[in-house]
Amino acid sequence: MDRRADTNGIRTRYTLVGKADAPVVMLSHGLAADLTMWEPQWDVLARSFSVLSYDIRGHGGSSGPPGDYSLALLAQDAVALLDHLGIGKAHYVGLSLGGMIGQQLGAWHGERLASLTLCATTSDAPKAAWDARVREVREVGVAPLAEATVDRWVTPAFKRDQPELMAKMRAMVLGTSLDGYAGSAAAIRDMELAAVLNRIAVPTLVVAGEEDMSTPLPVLEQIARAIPDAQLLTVANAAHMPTLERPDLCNPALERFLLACSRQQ
Ligand SMILES: O=C(O)CC1=CCC(=O)O1
Repeated sequence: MDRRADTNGIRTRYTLVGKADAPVVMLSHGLAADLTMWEPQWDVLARSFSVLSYDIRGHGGSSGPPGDYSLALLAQDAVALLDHLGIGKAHYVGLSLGGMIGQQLGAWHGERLASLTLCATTSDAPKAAWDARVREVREVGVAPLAEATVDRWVTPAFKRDQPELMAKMRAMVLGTSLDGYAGSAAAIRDMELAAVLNRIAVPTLVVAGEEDMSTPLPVLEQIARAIPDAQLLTVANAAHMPTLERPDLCNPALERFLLACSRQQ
């Protein structure tokens, strides 16, 4: 069931499934996606955790004002939602933009994290390319970018074999507001995360799609090397959305990691 919270100057859509009073897993999606991209994880994680999924500002059902966002602001949104729900610490799982927010949280709000999972993400973006993306979206809107966006998310084989899921993905992109897309792309453009990865002191799992062209495997390997004691999971036959494309490989590893971290708490 969709819920809403008024926090940090926006209205955030979120869902909670799973075991009340169990450790919380917070799921944060990628650019132009929404909380429903985590559907393939919900049942598995709900067996042992309270699963909090939310829409980043300007995405899905969350409001988002015009203007450039920053990763600091998007991390504040996540912390404000935890505060609103009375959650002291969460296992945070973020993909792509959600993983950038996760790195920001790990470096600056580590006391709120029980663990950190960073999927298909980066700590350093080519500024000119992302500046061009910000301008393009503000000029033409989100819809003309939709097909190229979903093409980056999955492998060609998945696109061919899963027409219904592809339709859902296109709908997620089209559900992203122009302000949410452009504001978040500006946050990606302006990110400065590489230098702060060594501040992350919570147990960390890094997940890479072997065929990801947006955030390729060497980028994730570098993140895993820079974060003390981080583990790396490489997912075969997956592009930029390994959790959606290969839940059969991601879910057992994610569940194992989160349960082990919970036992250490
Ligand atoms: O749209 C893309 O290029 C893929 C992507 C990069 C960061 C993110 O959140 O999505």
